[in-house]
Amino acid sequence: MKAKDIRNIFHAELDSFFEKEEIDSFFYLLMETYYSMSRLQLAIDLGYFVDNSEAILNALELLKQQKPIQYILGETEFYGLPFKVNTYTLIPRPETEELVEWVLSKVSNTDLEVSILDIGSGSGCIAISLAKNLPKAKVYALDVSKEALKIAKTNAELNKVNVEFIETDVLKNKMCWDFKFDIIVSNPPYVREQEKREMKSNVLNNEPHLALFVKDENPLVFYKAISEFAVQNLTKKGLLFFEINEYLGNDMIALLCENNFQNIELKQDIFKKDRMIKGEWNE
Ligand SMILES: C[S@@+](CC[C@H](N)C(=O)[O-])C[C@H]1O[C@@H](n2cnc3c(N)ncnc32)[C@H](O)[C@@H]1O
Repeated sequence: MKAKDIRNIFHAELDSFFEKEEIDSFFYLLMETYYSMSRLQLAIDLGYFVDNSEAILNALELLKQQKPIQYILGETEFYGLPFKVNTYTLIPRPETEELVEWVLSKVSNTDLEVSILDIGSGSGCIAISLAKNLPKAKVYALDVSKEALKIAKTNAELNKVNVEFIETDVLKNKMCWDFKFDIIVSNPPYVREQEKREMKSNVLNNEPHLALFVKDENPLVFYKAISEFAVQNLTKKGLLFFEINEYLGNDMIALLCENNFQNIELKQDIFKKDRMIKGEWNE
């Protein structure tokens, strides 16, 4: 089958689900991954013959069933680095890249031996990107999901960084360390059950609910536990960074104030939504 015919089938079958540009980007990404045909090659000549079109037509079926392209490919890119993903790991989001950028901007010298803990590490995207950009940092990451930790460890190897991964439940287990952290960062579950109806079905039906949802009655459950942990485990001048629910910025400021954090900053993402917060520990 010619590449041109496959592209036509993609548009005919996916037109009612996706924008034209998105369909093209799926087509080019899959052609590159499965048949090593670059977008440039295909832009010059769509007449290339694809020997075994089964793989790409199977992927098309999965796209029709609203499966995210990242899960179909089993990989994605985050902060310029490759990451394996599966249905046990949240697909890393661009907003979280902004969080990583913010953390890095607060480290005055990338050669410092800072100690960092990422809580709720999922694919390992935050911890691994920080480790990659702060080569002398000692980076630790924890998650309750054994399966997510497996993928995160693979991603650390893939990106050639050392991160120590720990399996623990941050809500249940009291964690003890014999040193303090310079930076604690977390993108914990923060979507309230009541927000489910605003969510796209491809997220709702495919991404791990363990990574996404919190009960409506206690939406800051993770932030409370992690802030209390941070009070005990940050160095003087240590920093706590969170990705947050866009609707709960003021509650987050109040929570960090209650816990005596200082120099609190709430930051918006590129979509102008309250998305990140930082506090400094000065005691
Ligand atoms: C929003 S995801 C973030 C994943 C990754 N850090 C990212 O930014 O893409 C939250 C993560 O917290 C983990 N998690 C959920 N409950 C937890 C708990 N009680 N203790 C530790 N980790 C937990 C989930 O398994 C998931 O990987």
